[in-house]
Amino acid sequence: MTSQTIHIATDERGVARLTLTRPDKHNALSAEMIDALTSAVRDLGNDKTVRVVVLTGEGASFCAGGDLGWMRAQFDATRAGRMVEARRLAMLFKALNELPKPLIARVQGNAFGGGIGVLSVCDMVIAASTARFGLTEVRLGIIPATISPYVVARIGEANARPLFLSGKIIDAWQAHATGLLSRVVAEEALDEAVEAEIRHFLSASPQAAARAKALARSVGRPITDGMIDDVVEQLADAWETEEAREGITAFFDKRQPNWRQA
Ligand SMILES: C/C(=C\C(=O)SCCNC(=O)CCNC(=O)[C@H](O)C(C)(C)COP(=O)(O)OP(=O)(O)OC[C@H]1O[C@@H](n2cnc3c(N)ncnc32)[C@H](O)[C@@H]1OP(=O)(O)O)CC(=O)O
Repeated sequence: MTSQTIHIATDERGVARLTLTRPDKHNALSAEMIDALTSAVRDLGNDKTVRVVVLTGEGASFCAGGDLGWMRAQFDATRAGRMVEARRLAMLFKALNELPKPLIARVQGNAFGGGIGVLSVCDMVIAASTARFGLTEVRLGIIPATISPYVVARIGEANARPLFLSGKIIDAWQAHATGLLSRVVAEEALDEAVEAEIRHFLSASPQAAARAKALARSVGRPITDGMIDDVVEQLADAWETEEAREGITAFFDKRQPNWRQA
């Protein structure tokens, strides 16, 4: 399946490569991309010939998070409208999290905001040593909301708090230390490292792997529908503040936000 924002190619072993294809926008998650990705992930989950899914981004970044143009366009929408858009994101992370197959992320360049949400629901994250990571939402006047249950489940509260509250950008080794990344390799060794992990996953029984994955995500810190409803509301609330308007406007104006005037 191919859309303008994603590309999927499946090989004879049943390895599906799902590529984000908005390189000119650093693969930011537009509404169109979110919907295409959510529906592709559901289809791959139902396709018995698919054994492993590899997620990657075309160009200089893995994924620059939520599309800020799409977010800016919601400033004058109603709260109900923003809730619909926030839920779109939440449904993407839910679908990725519940994909009943091994999901490997191949990460180059930047993974910011929603891009870290995507990584947090992968079973294995292999990143180039040159990659950079940031939960930059608070620098834009919004919050890491729909991604928060998955990020905290993955890296723990102690690692999440400073990143959530500062939006600071960290390198691949720092991200590895939090538990976000499974492996860090030289950029030129990325494909070889992904291939090695694919072979490990292919040696597992598909039904057993699906059951094991369901166990891994439900034991310890289950993510409930109520939790998802709550984070959707929280994103919609943060999205309508003057600070969000200032932060996102400042991004496009290529200047620092002025929080005092917001
Ligand atoms: C999921 C939730 C929230 C979020 O995810 S909020 C978004 C968080 N993401 C960011 O803060 C990243 C913003 N982008 C950047 O910091 C930089 O663009 C970059 C990725 C570091 C790349 O920098 P570089 O200088 O190489 O390139 P440009 O800045 O000139 O960008 C080129 C081009 O791409 C556009 N773009 C980049 N990121 C986004 C984006 N996130 N949304 C929309 N567009 C983006 C940029 O505007 C440029 O476009 P031009 O038309 O070429 O000017 C919510 C939750 O957690 O619930």
